[in-house]
Amino acid sequence: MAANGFKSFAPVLPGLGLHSFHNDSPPFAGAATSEQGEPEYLSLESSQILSSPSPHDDSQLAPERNNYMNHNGNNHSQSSSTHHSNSNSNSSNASGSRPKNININGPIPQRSPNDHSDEDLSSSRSRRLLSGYLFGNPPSSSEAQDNSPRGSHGNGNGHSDAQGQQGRILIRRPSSDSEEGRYPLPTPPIFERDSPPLSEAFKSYSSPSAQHQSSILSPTPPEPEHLNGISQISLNDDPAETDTINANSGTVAVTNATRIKKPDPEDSDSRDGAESPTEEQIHSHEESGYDALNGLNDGEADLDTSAPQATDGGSGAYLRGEVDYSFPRHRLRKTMKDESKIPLVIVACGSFSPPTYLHLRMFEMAKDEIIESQTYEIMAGYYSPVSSYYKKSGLAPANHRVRMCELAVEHTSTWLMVDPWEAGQSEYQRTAIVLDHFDEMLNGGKNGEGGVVMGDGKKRRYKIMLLAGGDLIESFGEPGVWSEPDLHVILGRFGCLIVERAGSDVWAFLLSHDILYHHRRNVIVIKQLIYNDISSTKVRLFVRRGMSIKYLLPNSVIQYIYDNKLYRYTDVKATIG
Ligand SMILES: Nc1ncnc2c1ncn2[C@@H]1O[C@H](COP(=O)(O)OP(=O)(O)OP(=O)(O)O)[C@@H](O)[C@H]1O
Ligand SMILES: O=C(O)c1ccc[n+]([C@@H]2O[C@H](COP(=O)([O-])O)[C@@H](O)[C@H]2O)c1
Repeated sequence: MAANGFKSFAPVLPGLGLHSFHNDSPPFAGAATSEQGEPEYLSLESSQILSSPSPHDDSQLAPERNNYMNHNGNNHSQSSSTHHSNSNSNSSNASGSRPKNININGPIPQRSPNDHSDEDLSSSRSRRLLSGYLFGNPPSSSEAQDNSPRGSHGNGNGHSDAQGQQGRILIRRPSSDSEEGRYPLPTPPIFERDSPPLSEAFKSYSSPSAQHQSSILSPTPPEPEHLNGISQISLNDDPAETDTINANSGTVAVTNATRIKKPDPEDSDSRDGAESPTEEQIHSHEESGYDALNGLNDGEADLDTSAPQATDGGSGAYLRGEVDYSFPRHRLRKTMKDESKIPLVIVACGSFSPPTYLHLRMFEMAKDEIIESQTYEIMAGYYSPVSSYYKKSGLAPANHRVRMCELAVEHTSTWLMVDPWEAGQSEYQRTAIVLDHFDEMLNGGKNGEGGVVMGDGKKRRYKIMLLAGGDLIESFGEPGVWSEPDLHVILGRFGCLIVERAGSDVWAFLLSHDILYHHRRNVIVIKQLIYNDISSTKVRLFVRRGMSIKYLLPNSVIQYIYDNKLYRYTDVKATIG
């Protein structure tokens, strides 16, 4: 990150004399054909890993990045006996009231050449995609089919087995029944009630029920002068049905006019008890002098009433330490439409300070790519906002970023959710740890889903892939930022969907980076057919300058920024929230 707060991109190893490949003719065209064969494994011996000095010793971190992370000593440094150990994250719960779910022990077993984990090569899977290349080599259906909680490689303990999944992070599973209730389902309220008025209005349309939908179509048409938009048929963005315009579903986006309708005590139209914003509320916003952020009188069409809403927990309460963590599942698909495919969950880690339309588009671009590949079936997508301990300039407190992400997806998507776990941890969690948390929640036995239920009653593991922009991927090459073993976990055991970003040359970087290249078949590069370079940094700057940020992010998020006076004054360092 440059001193001015704008991203600086990692150089693409100019020393190697690599030239930039045009995106239409990437260097790996045909790389996954059967002729290609298996790439040699990198000589990443466990012993080497264990004994080599940690690339994440604080002393070795690049100063800027070092600044980002509050390492608490052990966070990045691997101890001599436990490579992925994060003893603080496991045992240092003393300071935090929230439960620590993760306990990472033991060395990373060396990968055996016979290991058939996700990054293994399949000669037939490669295909040129419309907007990118799939390097990925998913496991065959039979490999993917799996009854054990952690797959056939599991040893029953939730730990990696003798076949040695390289870099597997070990999570301590609850070992006794007494731990079973670790994630009790809290009772509603759905979300914290200190939401901004606009989102209160959204809540009134939050029920996915048909009855509810009919309540949206108010029998009394709004007065004409309030109409600045027309009802429109929304698309059903269920990833499984993306090619179907759901014109028959009766799903209708609500106009602004309906949204700001005055509450009518006579109104029999009961909307789950939620209230529309009063005129007083509207005026108080108009009068508070921050017009550039005031989206109240603008159209808000992002009300997908078919989107399932969370009913089993509240991230706000969790982040305040009031309730136990519960993994959001309300949009997670539990069964597959096409069982010949691999069930895929996409996870985006990042600051999201604030989340923008680009962050939403990233998932849609990924969805198109996945559908085109015909290999995976998307089961859900998750945002995992980083915690406040990631010391990055401009980072709003974690509770705000989580809530903004929730607002961004609540009524704009039917398949995206926000997992507050990472944000709620009492110290910084590396991305590999975060992905392992998702693995535990989705594929783990006791508190997790245990995989996807197939037609024959058997379970299949969810494949989890990290969704990231080209700039984030290029940071893999910045010395001291990521640990190499972590990269093997992220790219090998999980996988990456990389969205091109203007200013970063993903293709050249893929070629230049040893570990990325090694796992290239578990990496999917997504070409941005319509370039979108909305940056959170610039959004924050616009807010500070009192400039409009409308159409850069959802109105609900704009409203939240406005109501909570975020980003107005200075790019302050994160405060723990
Ligand atoms: N314009 C973009 N194109 C592609 N990917 C992007 C773009 N903006 C952000 N991303 C990706 O979104 C994820 C979350 O990023 P982050 O929240 O840091 O957004 P950002 O806009 O880069 O933020 P900031 O400006 O605060 O650094 C990262 O993987 C990042 O690479
Ligand atoms: O795991 C790591 O070692 C690691 C190193 C650098 C960055 N990350 C993650 O990358 C994400 C975005 O980082 P940034 O700096 O681009 O905002 C955020 O989720 C970080 O936790 C993760």
